[in-house]
Amino acid sequence: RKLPPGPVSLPLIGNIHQLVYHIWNEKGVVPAFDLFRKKYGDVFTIWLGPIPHVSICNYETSQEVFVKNGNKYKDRFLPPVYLHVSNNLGLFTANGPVCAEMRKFTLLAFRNMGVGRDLMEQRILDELNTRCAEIDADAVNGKTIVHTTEFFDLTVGSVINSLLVGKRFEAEDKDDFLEIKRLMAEAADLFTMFDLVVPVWFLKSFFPSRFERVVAIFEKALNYLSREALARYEKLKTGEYSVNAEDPQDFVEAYLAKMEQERLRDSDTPYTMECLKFVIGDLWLAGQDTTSTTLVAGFNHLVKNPEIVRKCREEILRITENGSRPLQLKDRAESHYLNATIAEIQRHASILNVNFWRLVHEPTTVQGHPVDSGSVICAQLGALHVNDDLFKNPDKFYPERFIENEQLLSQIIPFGIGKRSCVGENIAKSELYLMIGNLILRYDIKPHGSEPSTEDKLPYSAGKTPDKSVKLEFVKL
Ligand code: HEM
Repeated sequence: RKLPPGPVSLPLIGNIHQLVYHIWNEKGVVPAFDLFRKKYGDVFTIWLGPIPHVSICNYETSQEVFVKNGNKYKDRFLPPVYLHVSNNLGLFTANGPVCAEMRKFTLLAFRNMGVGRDLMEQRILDELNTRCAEIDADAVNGKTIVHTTEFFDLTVGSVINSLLVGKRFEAEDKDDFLEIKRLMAEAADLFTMFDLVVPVWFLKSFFPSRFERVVAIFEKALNYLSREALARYEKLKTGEYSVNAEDPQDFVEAYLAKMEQERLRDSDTPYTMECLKFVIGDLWLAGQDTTSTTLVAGFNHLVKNPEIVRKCREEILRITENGSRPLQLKDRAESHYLNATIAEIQRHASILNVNFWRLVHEPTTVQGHPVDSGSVICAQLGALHVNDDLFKNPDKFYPERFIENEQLLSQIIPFGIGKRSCVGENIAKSELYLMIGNLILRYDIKPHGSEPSTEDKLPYSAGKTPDKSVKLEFVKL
């Protein structure tokens, strides 16, 4: 078949043997993809067994394929067992018209709830203020030792929970939060590459107890995450609770209001409680760990680069009139150095070593190369963010690259690109900006003990993991 270039493949196994060898030899998935890119160009093909997998490692081609021709690539390759559990409902783990409707609704509901504007800003700042008050209360001789992963996990978890179900995690709710994290970790641990591709009938026939465990843990996590919404729905039915369609206070209220409207209009509505359960699950799972991991990775870099922090603080102090007010989203237009620093954090943190594949349903052309239906394709975000044609000396943490060439800011795509890009992009960007900027403004932050590592702790896996064991010393300025 004519496809973008790539290593010569063998029958049945394709390029799996070369892929495994290069991942081992280069010490990670991203360096292996980067090696293929250097050898075959920004668009290359790897055969994973009988399925050709096209990786795109530059921004221009990703834009051409996933934005200009985006309608052709809107279906995500979904592990069969995911589809079995989700029944094609929800946002992340679904394809087709119901998923498209949920995506449209979610983006609109977020916009109506002030995402990217002052309302969302206030939710984030309120949460940050509460957490900072805890840090200050724990200070001994002006210094508090903070376990960054625990701090950001809970802060980000609280923001997302309050947006979804109107409830932040108070100190007494920590167990509740930890239970959610535990269920998520249990599901992730149990789920392997094997479950990613194996058909459901095969799992059921040959590994029935494993299959039941995978399904049970997903269902348990979803039921736990959506219990608040289900309880509210029961109260809605008995009249104990009513929704305000004009000014919903959280996502569940917006959804229940839409559900009521739709039910009067259309008996075959996609707005059901079953679907809500998956939408909430997807928003929580896709939104909490990603943002928290980016913040942890970011502070691991920042504490190793005090000069960069000094420059950020100088800029923030100037913008906020010597810290007389918190840094706000409206300041983004002026905070060029902080923006560049956050872009560099996201380029390094680039949370996916292997991006989610999209299905190619009809024959198409990518950079002049024909690609047949039946292939899978993606913007390979990890490799794209270390492409040294664009990002010179890519291993270096160097925010100045985005000041020297402002166009680079639009060439990093940590939230993906096109019809299935991240729906939480604006929320995450607001959280990163407000949390990083205001923490730098309020505290002098140093490593507690040795400096953190900025290496990927799991370079052989699909997701990037920063050093999550780090403790930092926060000294109030
Ligand atoms: C720094 C934080 C975040 C990063 C780096 C990130 C990154 C991503 C990426 C790379 C994708 C896949 C895009 C693709 O397949 O092309 C994605 C999808 C998604 N993200 Fe995020 N995300 C972040 C935060 C969030 C937040 C805060 C939420 C929710 C509140 C969220 C919800 C989702 C959902 C629901 C999808 C699936 C969209 C769809 O399939 O249509 N993400 N995200």
